[in-house]
Amino acid sequence: MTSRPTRFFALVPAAGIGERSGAGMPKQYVFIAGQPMLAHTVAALAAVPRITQTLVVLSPADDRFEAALPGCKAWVARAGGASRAETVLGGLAELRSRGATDGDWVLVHDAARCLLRPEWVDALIDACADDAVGGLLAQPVADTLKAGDAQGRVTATVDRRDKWAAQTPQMFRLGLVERALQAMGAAATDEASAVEALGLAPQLVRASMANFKVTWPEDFALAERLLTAASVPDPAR
Ligand SMILES: Nc1ccn([C@@H]2O[C@H](COP(=O)(O)OP(=O)(O)OP(=O)(O)O)[C@@H](O)[C@H]2O)c(=O)n1
Ligand SMILES: C[C@](O)(CO)[C@H](O)COP(=O)(O)O
Repeated sequence: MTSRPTRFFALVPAAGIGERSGAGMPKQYVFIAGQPMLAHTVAALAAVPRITQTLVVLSPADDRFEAALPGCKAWVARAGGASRAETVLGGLAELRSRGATDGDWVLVHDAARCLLRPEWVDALIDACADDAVGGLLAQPVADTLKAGDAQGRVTATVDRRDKWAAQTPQMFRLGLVERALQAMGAAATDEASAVEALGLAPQLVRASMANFKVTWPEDFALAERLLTAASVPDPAR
């Protein structure tokens, strides 16, 4: 019997409302460097040859996608839920309905991390494709870490030596990540925490601070500067 080649699917949860961004609209549709944020995100994933297909998971009420990303080749599912974890679970079910199976890898990547670079995705795949668990892009914490109370007063300085800031993509086999998210529910703020709750240890793969999540109003201008700089041709070439 011949075994099927390993497949890598990207799943982009894009059903959030972007409340913290203050944009007054879902932030994934805010234009940055000439395109909606979501278009940059999908383009970065499409530039990774090992990714078989990308699935974008929208809110059932989304009426912006087709006009914002005309001609987009990604699969689309209006299967988003009230939490990011529910949206990802809806996307996993959609992947199954399109033929994906337990052993396929799924790279879950936030629509809001629009500065993703294909080489970071390749580094993640290289590090995890032979791993029994999977892993995630992350960045060692470089600042001194404080715990604070509701009044904004420091309550403790936290040892940062073993702390990493989790990013996306987060890459796990479909069967494992689905079981993990079903068990943890909406409390899972990322896929890795759900997998950890099963007693497993995902691989941390260092990426870049530039792979930040556009979250606050000021993040749009920073993303604009970085994306614009990245698209300026190198005068030396
Ligand atoms: N119910 C949800 C909530 C979030 N997301 C997605 O998960 C990613 C990370 O979430 P976050 O940055 O928190 O986005 P929002 O939930 O839109 O932002 P906010 O929490 O400020 O409302 C985003 O791409 C967002 O669209 C989703 O698909 N479904
Ligand atoms: C998945 C994530 O981006 C990893 O840092 C993060 O947990 C998403 O959190 P949010 O509160 O949904 O933005």
